[in-house]
Amino acid sequence: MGFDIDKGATVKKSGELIGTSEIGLLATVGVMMVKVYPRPTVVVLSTGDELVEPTTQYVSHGQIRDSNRSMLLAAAIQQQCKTVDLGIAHDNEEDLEGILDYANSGGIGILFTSGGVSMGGRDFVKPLLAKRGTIHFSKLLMKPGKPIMFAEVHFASTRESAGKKILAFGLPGNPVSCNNCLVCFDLFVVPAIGHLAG
Ligand SMILES: Nc1nc2c(c(=O)[nH]1)N[C@H]1C(S)=C(S)[C@@H](COP(=O)(O)OP(=O)(O)OC[C@H]3O[C@@H](n4cnc5c(N)ncnc54)[C@H](O)[C@@H]3O)O[C@H]1N2
Ligand code: MOO
Repeated sequence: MGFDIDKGATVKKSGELIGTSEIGLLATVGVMMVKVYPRPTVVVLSTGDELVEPTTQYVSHGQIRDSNRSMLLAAAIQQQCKTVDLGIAHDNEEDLEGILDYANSGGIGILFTSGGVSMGGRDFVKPLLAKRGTIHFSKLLMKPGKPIMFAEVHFASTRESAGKKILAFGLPGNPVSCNNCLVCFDLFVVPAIGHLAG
């Protein structure tokens, strides 16, 4: 008869992800209840009047299939996050304000937007996040991906939401930069998810 684990050995440390084999390991040592952080909820939103759903068969002149959203949702799922697909917002302030209000009510941890963060007259993401929160950085010395921005949006309006905050990452719309923003995703977003996930 051998043994699986030394007496007094640490089987799991705080901060480690509990997956299938970890659940088996914990059961082996008779631990059926552990305190865990909930998986962060990530909301993904594309912005742009020119965007249509990727399922659109015939794309008219001036339209483009939304490719960033699927990519960002997949990246968030890979990081074990719960995801909410908020679709496509038009380039107007009311649509975006509505999304932030929804995020406020929905227990959301991280908001990703793509597009609308540059210098165009209808790039509303940055001014809106500035109005509703604190911008920690916008524009980085990197290319592509330069217009990326990060803000914290605080909610102090109601008793339930007081003190709550959402981490908001505004990624450039250009699919090439958004793709390269998967590098930004690894650099900036994965640590933020790790922080929220304990
Ligand atoms: N005056 C300046 N103008 C621009 C600058 C600058 O520093 N000064 N930076 C440029 C850079 S770099 C980039 S990148 C773009 C980023 O602009 P936005 O984030 O506002 O992106 P949009 O204008 O909304 O879109 C750019 C491009 O990408 C297409 N797009 C947008 N969303 C999607 C999506 N979900 N799926 C597929 N394609 C998407 C959109 O149709 C545009 O073609 O700003 C420069 N300008
Ligand atoms: O730097 Mo932009 O992010 O070229 O596409």
